[in-house]
Amino acid sequence: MITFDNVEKRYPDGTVAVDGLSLEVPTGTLTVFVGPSGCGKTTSLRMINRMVEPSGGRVLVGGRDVLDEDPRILRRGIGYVIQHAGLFPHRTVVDNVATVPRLLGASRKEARATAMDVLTRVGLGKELAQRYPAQLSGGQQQRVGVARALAADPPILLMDEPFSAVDPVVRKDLQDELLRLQSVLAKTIVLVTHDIDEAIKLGDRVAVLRPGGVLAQYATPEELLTSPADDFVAGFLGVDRGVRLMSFFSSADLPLRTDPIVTRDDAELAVGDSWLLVADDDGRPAGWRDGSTDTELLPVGRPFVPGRDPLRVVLDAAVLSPSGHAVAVDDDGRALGVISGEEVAAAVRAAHNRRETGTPSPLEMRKSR
Ligand SMILES: Nc1ncnc2c1ncn2[C@@H]1O[C@H](COP(=O)(O)OP(=O)(O)OP(=O)(O)O)[C@@H](O)[C@H]1O
Repeated sequence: MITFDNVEKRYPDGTVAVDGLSLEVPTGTLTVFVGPSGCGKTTSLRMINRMVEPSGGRVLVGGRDVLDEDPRILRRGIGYVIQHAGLFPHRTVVDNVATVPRLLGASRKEARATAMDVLTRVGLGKELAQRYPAQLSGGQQQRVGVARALAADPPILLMDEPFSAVDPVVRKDLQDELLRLQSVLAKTIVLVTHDIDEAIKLGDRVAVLRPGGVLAQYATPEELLTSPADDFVAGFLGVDRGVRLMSFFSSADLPLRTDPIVTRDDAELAVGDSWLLVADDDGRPAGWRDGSTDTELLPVGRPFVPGRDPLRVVLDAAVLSPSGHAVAVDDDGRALGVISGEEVAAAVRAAHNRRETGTPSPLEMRKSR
């Protein structure tokens, strides 16, 4: 557990970077500090490993005031990842990662073995181990940065804008990778970002800070989207708050219609003006046929798997579908049924109503990461 107890940071020039911050980061969870530039995110993060010392209040790690700890010993238990990975340019990838185990007393051979193991964990193959950082892509460098922070197996990981310097596709991969690693490693992670979407995707809890280093709200992503504390938080969450909240609603119990699903042969014979979903012999959707015109099959688009994909994905599929219907498939890709955009909207309203009346719902889920 990391505890901020009424923490203040005033820099010597009088700037108040953090003002009265109190919050707890439970062990094994990921907390995100998010907010506009200059609101004190990095300062707050660095007070955990004593790179910055508070001017008031206390920061506790595992119940102990960090100011009572030897900074070197404190930092052994705290991995640190920064934006441009901060790798040593003249050391190979494997030696970059082996640095911390070496500092902790491992032999060169042991440290390298640990490094190779951690590199594999973060998705980097052996073939990259002997390269120098400049010979890697930005995303690969960032993975090495994560590997280096994990190499000593610290219980705490601090990450300052770790994925900001890479393109959106690599960024998504790195975020997914972090969530996968975290589901196995269950570290206590504090991650700083200015990107609210990243905060909502990654955080078990999100601390929204406002300029002046004041905590605006500390809540789960779902609570933030449902009940922003004030206009500042609502504004920071953006205009599509409702759509993003749909990421927390499950598609498990949606009413699916099977009658529009036909074989190719049946499709030839069909008359009428309704949409038909033509399936192949193996039951996989082949395309939509507009019953009112004798056209070629139109693309199915991205189907959804009930219970695995959230309602946000289902509504998106319906909106993009030529028929206005989303297609549900099983894990093997066989068509299970279809649902219209209107029916998805009704399911969203029902989920909202249940939430407001506090009725437990089979539709609600932990966010689909
Ligand atoms: N060493 C310093 N001396 C004086 N002021 C500082 C120092 N470091 C940071 N600040 C100020 O403290 C405030 C908070 O800075 P901090 O870096 O914590 O914000 P941030 O939310 O991480 O910003 P960004 O998203 O731009 O990185 C800012 O006004 C900044 O200018």
